[in-house]
Amino acid sequence: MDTATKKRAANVRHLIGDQTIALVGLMGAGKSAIGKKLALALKLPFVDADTEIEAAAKMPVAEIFEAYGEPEFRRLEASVIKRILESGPQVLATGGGAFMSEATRDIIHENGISLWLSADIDLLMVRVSKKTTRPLLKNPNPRAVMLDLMEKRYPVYAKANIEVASEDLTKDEMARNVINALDDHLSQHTRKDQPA
Ligand SMILES: Nc1ncnc2c1ncn2[C@@H]1O[C@H](COP(=O)(O)OP(=O)(O)OP(=O)(O)O)[C@@H](O)[C@H]1O
Ligand SMILES: O=C(O)C1=C[C@@H](O)[C@@H](O)[C@H](O)C1
Ligand SMILES: [Mg+2]
Repeated sequence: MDTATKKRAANVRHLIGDQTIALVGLMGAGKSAIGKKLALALKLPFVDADTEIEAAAKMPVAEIFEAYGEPEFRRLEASVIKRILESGPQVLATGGGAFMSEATRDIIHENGISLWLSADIDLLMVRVSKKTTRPLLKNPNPRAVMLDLMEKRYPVYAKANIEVASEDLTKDEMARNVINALDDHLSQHTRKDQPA
């Protein structure tokens, strides 16, 4: 990390206080990959909601979908995220569908800030093609599924406090852009008379 980014990361760490930075976005947007790098740069714990859900259910996400169906997965997801948000400061990679719940959005914004990693369809499809375990994409036409999700979800993801567009950048470049965006946002929105 260059010196300027290190300084901005230290500033973000100071301004974030005990809040959670929640990454939102579609499958393949980089919530887990960039989230880990961000946490490392900010010297904060990294928590992945999907991993926590798997630990709570003692089975992989795909099996929860198969055994209990998506509505039950969503209930579990909401309760796990609620529990995670009790223990900031941290970087949280939410699951791709979590931010669609109004209750989850509210609880994220009561306990921290949300950052949307937006991306275009071609980039997402390249990224998700590396893994075949995502239950929603076990479909003869995963691109059509992804386009449908983009249409439904992008207006909701747009409610996030910050958007960072994933162009075809390396993970380190993306992490740097995320740190800069967080620093810009927090510098503008944190009251100067309030201890951060
Ligand atoms: N900027 C990047 N450059 C190159 N590869 C990337 C980048 N961001 C993410 N990736 C890769 O793309 C794949 C998907 O990323 P990741 O698993 O972080 O997505 P996600 O948003 O967590 O998706 P999901 O909602 O399915 O968990 C991973 O293999 C990851 O290493
Ligand atoms: O976009 C979604 O709805 C999902 C994304 C993943 O993170 C997992 O939470 C699960 O595969 C569902
Ligand atoms: Mg992930």
